Amino acid sequence: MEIHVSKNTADLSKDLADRIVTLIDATLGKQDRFTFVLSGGSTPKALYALLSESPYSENIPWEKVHFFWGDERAVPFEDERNNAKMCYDQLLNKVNVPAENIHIMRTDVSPEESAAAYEKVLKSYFKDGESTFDFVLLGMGDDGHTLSLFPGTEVVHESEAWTSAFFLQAQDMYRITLTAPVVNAAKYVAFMATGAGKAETLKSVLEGDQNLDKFPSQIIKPVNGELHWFVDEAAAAQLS
Ligand SMILES: O=C(O)[C@H](O)[C@@H](O)[C@H](O)[C@H](O)COP(=O)(O)O
Repeated sequence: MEIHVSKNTADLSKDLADRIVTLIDATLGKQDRFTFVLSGGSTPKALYALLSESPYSENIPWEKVHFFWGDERAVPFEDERNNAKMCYDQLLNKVNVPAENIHIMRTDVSPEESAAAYEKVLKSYFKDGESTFDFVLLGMGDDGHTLSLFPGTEVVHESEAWTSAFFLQAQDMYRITLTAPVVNAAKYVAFMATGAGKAETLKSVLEGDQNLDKFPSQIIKPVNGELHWFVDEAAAAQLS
């Protein structure tokens, strides 16, 4: 595992954007597509905005990049809380990604149907025995959740299914999420965490004892892939 500390969100986003371009280049030297899992939440907005602008927008062969989501809030696409909408607003509407490369978690069908349909999409995508995604971007909540793997929820321990849908009482909302096994099969996983509000949790997640029910982010450990944490100085303040 590698921890990259930047001064602030802007520097962190630039560092990560540079690494993403390098990773896309290197990967496309060996294969003809790059699979990229987007994260919701507010932290990645600056990164997405950057990727949508010059020079990044010109240095990425968008027609070869295939987008997926780590999790979704089961609200209509038009709702400001919808993770897919945020990613379209910040990035996907601004670059030339073919529509067929973009795989949202649907919210116009029941959450269970959506999760089942997404698992089918993934299984047909990765049917040739490739590992799963080339790049997975993740966020971490102040409470230690990642994806929609929230503290104390059963889905944290899912070991078979690639996707899951469940009602999240605390937010009075259904969630659709990738599970830990599919993310842990990825080649490169990058967490982004910024701000003083995450410092204590980050210390527990990275340096504390394992407690998956309290800190679900700890379950993310790629089996053969790389794990990177991109954090700002405020979030890293309590790390030893
Ligand atoms: O739908 C979601 O809520 C996200 O995908 C979630 O897992 C997010 O990454 C964290 O909550 C961090 O969110 P912030 O970046 O807003 O702190």
